[in-house]
Amino acid sequence: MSNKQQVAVLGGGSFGTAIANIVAANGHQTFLWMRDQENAARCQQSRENERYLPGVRLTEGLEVTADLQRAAAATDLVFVSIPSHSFRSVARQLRPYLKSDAMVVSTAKGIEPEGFTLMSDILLQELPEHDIGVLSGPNFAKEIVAMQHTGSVIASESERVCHAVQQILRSETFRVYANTDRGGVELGGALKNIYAIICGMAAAMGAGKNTQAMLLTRSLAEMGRFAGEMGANPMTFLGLAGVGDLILTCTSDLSRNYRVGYQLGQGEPLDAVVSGLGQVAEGVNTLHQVKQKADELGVYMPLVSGLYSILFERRAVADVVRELMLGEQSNDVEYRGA
Ligand SMILES: NC(=O)C1=CN([C@@H]2O[C@H](COP(=O)(O)OP(=O)(O)OC[C@H]3O[C@@H](n4cnc5c(N)ncnc54)[C@H](O)[C@@H]3O)[C@@H](O)[C@H]2O)C=CC1
Ligand SMILES: O=C(CO)COP(=O)(O)O
Repeated sequence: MSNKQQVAVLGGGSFGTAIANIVAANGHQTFLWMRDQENAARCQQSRENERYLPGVRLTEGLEVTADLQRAAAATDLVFVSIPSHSFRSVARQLRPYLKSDAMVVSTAKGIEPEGFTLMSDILLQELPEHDIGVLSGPNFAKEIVAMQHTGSVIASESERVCHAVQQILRSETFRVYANTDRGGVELGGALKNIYAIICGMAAAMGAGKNTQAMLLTRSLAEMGRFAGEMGANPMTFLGLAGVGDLILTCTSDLSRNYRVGYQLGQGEPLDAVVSGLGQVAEGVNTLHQVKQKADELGVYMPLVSGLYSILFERRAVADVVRELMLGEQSNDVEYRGA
């Protein structure tokens, strides 16, 4: 691989813009694709993505375009930063334009309802000739562009993809670790959104640090148990894409999922909270999908079931909490290792 690559980032939201800015700052020829022509032209001209990352200057040389063919045609690596609800349709649009050896990496943290499909599995289905991967970790877009020191994970069975992503994104403030457990890394990023909603809700209701520590730890146990059933390596959950991202999103109001939970904890109705957000909070849909899958597989997920019954079965929070606290006594550590 030569030093300078051509890279496209699909999705002009906060995360796509942050990733494109890093890549362009590293001197790679970089395109940021957004679907709306007018928005693309405005961002390209003003050098700012005013809606999603106001006040952040787009790196010199980063080209914002609504022309997918222009963005993708000669590209070595494509990052797909599209929310899960539209991920497949964009992967499909991309297919005719890719050169044969192009690599494609998902940065989305959600699950497609049909068939409980992970984003990287959508890439495998829609772009079967290409090497693919997943980028996930404790990575608030706003902190990346503020040059906070940040760690992330590239997960792929392909060494070529891991190496390329590490080289293309590495900088003094962004460090990328590799993992071959694609499914585990991807489940970590998707599942933690559910627990961020729970932690936000608990914070709004006055939970102290004891409660927060218990929630975080039991969330980790629950997500590891579920992912283990799905074939992931439980050790992945001790890494940045597991416990790292869980801590980040469950303790900060920079997380949209945490903010959704916080507003719910203040008594606001779910529909109003979600529509007022103006950005994607993947956790609400992921909750539906994980609850259904856990029931199907017979995986014990009391926190998921509790949140589900509060949000979608109108159960009172106090009743659910009492039931969780007084439920059958169980063991602390249950990891069986890799
Ligand atoms: N914002 C963050 O800090 C992080 C976000 N992520 C994940 O990245 C994914 C994207 O998130 P954000 O950029 O934050 O979302 P966002 O809500 O900031 O932006 C979403 C972008 O996707 C575009 N989009 C939606 N449907 C589209 C379609 N059919 N065709 C083309 N573009 C479409 C929207 O126009 C918008 O520009 C999510 O899965 C999220 O969980 C991952 C790590 C960090
Ligand atoms: O995934 C994220 C940080 O790693 C962003 O979380 P939210 O989608 O909850 O804002």
